[in-house]
Amino acid sequence: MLQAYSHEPFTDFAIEENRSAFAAALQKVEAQLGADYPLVIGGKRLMTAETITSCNPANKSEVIGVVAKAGKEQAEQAMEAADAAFQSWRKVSPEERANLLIRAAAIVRRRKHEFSAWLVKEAGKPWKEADADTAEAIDFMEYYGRQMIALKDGKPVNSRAGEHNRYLYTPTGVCLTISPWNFAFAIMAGTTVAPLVTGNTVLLKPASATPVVAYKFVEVLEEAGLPPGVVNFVPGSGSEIGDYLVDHPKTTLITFTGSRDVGVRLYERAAAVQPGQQHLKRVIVEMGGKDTVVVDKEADLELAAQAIVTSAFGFSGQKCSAGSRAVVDQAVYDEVLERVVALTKALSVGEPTTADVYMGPVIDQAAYTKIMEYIEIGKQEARLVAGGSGDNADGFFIEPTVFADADPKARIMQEEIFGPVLAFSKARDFEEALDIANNTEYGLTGAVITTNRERIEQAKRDFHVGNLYFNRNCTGAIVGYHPFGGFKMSGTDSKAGGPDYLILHMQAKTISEMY
Ligand SMILES: NC(=O)c1ccc[n+]([C@@H]2O[C@H](COP(=O)([O-])OP(=O)(O)OC[C@H]3O[C@@H](n4cnc5c(N)ncnc54)[C@H](O)[C@@H]3O)[C@@H](O)[C@H]2O)c1
Ligand SMILES: N[C@@H](CCC=O)C(=O)O
Repeated sequence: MLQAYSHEPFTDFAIEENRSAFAAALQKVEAQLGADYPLVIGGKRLMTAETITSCNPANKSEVIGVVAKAGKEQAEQAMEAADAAFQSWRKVSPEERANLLIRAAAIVRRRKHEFSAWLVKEAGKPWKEADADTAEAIDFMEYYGRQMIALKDGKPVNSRAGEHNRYLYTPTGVCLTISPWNFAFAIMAGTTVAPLVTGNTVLLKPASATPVVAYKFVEVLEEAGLPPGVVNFVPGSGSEIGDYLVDHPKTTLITFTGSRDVGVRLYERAAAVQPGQQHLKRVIVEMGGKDTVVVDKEADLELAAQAIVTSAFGFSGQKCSAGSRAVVDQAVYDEVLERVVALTKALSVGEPTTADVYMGPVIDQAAYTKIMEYIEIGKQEARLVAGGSGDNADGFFIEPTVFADADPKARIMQEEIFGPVLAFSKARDFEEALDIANNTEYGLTGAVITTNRERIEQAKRDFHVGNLYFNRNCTGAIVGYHPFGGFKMSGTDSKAGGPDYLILHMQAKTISEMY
């Protein structure tokens, strides 16, 4: 019998033994850099002429791996393999499918620092962020495994004399998983194992910036006993095979995590019924955020400053949950701003392989260019009070940047920058602060810092976000504790890591038998 779920503990890097274990894992990974990684289709390895070169964002010239790139032909082969494998996988018992996840979690746990080291090298994550990403991947497997066991007999319904009724959950078919680079392990793994454990087969298309860690995860699933064809590894261009597989008449379920524009496009395309398609596609889309930390005049101001800085600059602001807006009551605005600027100036930026570096690089040249453009926009729209510079000579490094006195409707207050850029707006009172917090098209996360109970209740009612936190940062949701997903244009609010998530991957079947 499985123990009750509790989340994977984070590594304490203040302990010397943990630091040296992590440094050893980094060395181990560094010795493996530059290798080739094939597609995995129906359990077979396949190298392609066209490839994706995954590079270290902290050191552009360092190749992490060269990964096969699926075109339409390979995407079709993968679809055929997944469709064929579905016929047997759907009959495997829920317990057996759950056990596969529990075994995979155990394998990752034994190699935890090694996986985190891949994230440091491939995604530019500082140690703590990489460790949290790996812990979350383990959590998704442990949590969804248990959730599937809890759902294996469906839900109770009424029966009558001579009539036995059941309400069961059944898989849908072939699922297309499209994952982002920013939680290159956790979200990629979570959105692969949720369809898997519910009895679907999967086409995994990871982000092109981080395909190596995804390949390593497919190896783990195989080691844990994954049958051929149940998960097919098909990295490739979003616009080429992404569109092809989204449109494919055999795709039954799409689980996408990424930007607003790609998510909306995919949502619209998936609605179109293709020739030969005999079902409507299910679509889970989890998209961007423009998240706010609200500070009330009655608040612990040091806590407020810490929460703002952690929310804005953890992993260089490259989280959908990043608190890129601080909205502060005018009575305490100057003091909070001053504390935030002081904390921001003390943050270290550098090579993420170095222990204790707070911020590494942003992911690539395109992200660097976009963020630096937003910093220029910010200089026109508001008052630069910290940071503002970047250096892309060797890697893509940008200083943590703070703008003060931004108009709530300014572009830097409205558009997702996805980098280390924080904007401050002043609010007349708490009421106006909540209005500003709600004034974007997004509704993902938010935090309120206050000691006033009435205002806590007011925010619970009126702050319109999927994940609302009080007296803490607005990032760092934990699987099984803080189910994650947003309102409005942040997505379908599917709540990854929550009790309603797996059901979205299944169809409920009513069975009524007379006897
Ligand atoms: N809400 C959440 O849970 C959540 C979590 C993580 C990231 N995000 C969001 O993700 C974004 C950052 O990630 P990103 O840069 O990887 O996003 P992205 O939209 O550029 O890419 C996401 C995935 O979609 C693929 N893709 C691109 N074009 C496609 C197409 N036409 N058809 C199908 N697939 C296509 C990409 O290759 C990648 O695998 C941010 O907006 C962030 O807020 C949201
Ligand atoms: N679940 C993560 C964010 C995922 C998106 O980037 C958090 O809560 O910080």
